[in-house]
Amino acid sequence: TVTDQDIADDAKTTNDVVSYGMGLQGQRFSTLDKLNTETVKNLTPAFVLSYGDEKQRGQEAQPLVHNGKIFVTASYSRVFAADAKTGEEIWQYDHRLPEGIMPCCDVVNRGGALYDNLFIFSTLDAQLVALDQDTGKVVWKEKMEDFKAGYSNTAAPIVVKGMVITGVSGGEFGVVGKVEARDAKTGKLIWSRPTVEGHMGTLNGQDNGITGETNKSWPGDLWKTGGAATWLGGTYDVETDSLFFGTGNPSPWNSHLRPGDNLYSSSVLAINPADGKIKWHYQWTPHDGWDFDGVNEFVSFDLKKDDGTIVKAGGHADRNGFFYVLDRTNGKLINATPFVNKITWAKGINLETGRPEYDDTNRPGAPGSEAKGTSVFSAPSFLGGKNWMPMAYNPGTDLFYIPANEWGMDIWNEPISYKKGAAYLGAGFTIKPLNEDYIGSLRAMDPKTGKIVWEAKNKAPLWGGVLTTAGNLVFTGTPEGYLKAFDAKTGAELWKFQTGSGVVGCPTTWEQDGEQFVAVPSGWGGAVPLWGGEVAKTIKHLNQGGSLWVFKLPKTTS
Ligand SMILES: O=C(O)c1cc(C(=O)O)c2c(n1)C(=O)C(=O)c1cc(C(=O)O)[nH]c1-2
Repeated sequence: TVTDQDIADDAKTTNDVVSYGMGLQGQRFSTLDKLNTETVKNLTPAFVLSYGDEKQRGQEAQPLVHNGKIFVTASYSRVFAADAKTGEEIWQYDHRLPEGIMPCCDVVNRGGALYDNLFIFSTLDAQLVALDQDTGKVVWKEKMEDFKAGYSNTAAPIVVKGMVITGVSGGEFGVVGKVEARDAKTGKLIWSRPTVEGHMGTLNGQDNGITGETNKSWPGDLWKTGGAATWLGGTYDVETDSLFFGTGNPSPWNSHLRPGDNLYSSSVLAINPADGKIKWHYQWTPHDGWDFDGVNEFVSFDLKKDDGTIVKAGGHADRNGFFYVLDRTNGKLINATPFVNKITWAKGINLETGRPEYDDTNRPGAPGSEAKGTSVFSAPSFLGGKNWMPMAYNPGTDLFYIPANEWGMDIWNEPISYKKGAAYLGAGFTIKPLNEDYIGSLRAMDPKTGKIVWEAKNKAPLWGGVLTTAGNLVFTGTPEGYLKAFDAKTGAELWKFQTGSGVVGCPTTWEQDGEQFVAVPSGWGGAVPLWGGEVAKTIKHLNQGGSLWVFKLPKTTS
């Protein structure tokens, strides 16, 4: 069974991976170094587990490993458990999905959480399900929200102090985002914290204070359908005892309908795990008008200053194209620098005020009663300088490794009114590449200077998570089907393997019986083929799939 201590130690222990992010801070760093810049050439396939079925859509999960078993979620709310060494399947769970689910951006799932004898994950019909690790049988199942109102779940939950904590998806349907904490052993709700200003939180079944102040940053009734979905889940930092949850776009996209900052959309919230109260927030894109969801992971790390002092910081690469370093004790902005080459919506982030310096001519115009508003060309595109795929931080190189994309979009606004369970955008768009030869670029970012130290370009947009190790390696996948390993210091490509379908999952690593393993799901999908506009056309030859690839460094060559 998995204990709170096992989870707290996850980033340090090498024989298992029991949490999303490979440690709750989300650094995706492994201390293993048998596999390194010298030995990676000997990394060989150990097994491949096929997910079978016709359900071959985006496979975005991060596998978990415990007690000789590997657990991985798959598209359409499925889970597989296999022997971590041989790949022999132990059980498979197929969640029965009702007609009419409304995930915006493919039928993905990003992973589960291990606790006690449970594997806990969230489903496309907005439920949380806990399975027995040995049998795959349902132990408890709780409905988080009404899928008919546009709610769904795609995020991997985390477990903190015996509570399973996660968010909801549905920002394109005018839902109200929230973070929920439940007893991990029973599924019973402990607290709930809505992420749109004006809504009431709860603790142990009692009212627990309104989020913000009603109508302070939202006009009229718009906060009632204000979005700010928490669709990527969160991270946790034990040193400040804070949960960090990002929030998505305000609804609808047409910003002219909602003058104000529209708190707490496109923000990060530091939440007290004891009662679900917000300690501080930082808003990446106040009054967002470009669908710059701020959900991307907030990764706690020690910022080493030149004078030798260490700042308890957090790093975040936003969809809006800026990389931010905040003081994680209070949410104060330390630095914000572009990690993509072209940003049109803001000239920069003012380090005094902490707010963007908008280019007002780059906000799509207000529609008349029927006409569409003025269209503008904006970069990044709404799919972001970086989307959901998690970056990694290596405390050895002191670098963040960001899976970035260079693209822009034509975007315009259209009239819209709210209807339950219908898309609530009020905008139209076409994504366009900015360069002939590449969209994706894996970038090594120095958080102290905000400088890009190296980059590795990729023709298709990068859509997979990143892993870094003490062996000075960085792993990530490509839609073209490769899992690749790079030198963490120079960016030199050292190894690659063709998995047969696009890699948009999260690689992970562990050690078993003296051998180091690397696992990654393969299966092309996610938002790009659905929403990628002109980009989607150029990559429609990429094949779908659905499998878990596991590699190892054989004993004889380590
Ligand atoms: O606002 C939301 O609730 C919401 C949810 C999701 C999701 O759950 O996958 C995505 C998005 N938004 C989104 O904006 C987006 O670009 C996106 C990409 C993906 C993906 O898995 O490829 N999901 C989502």
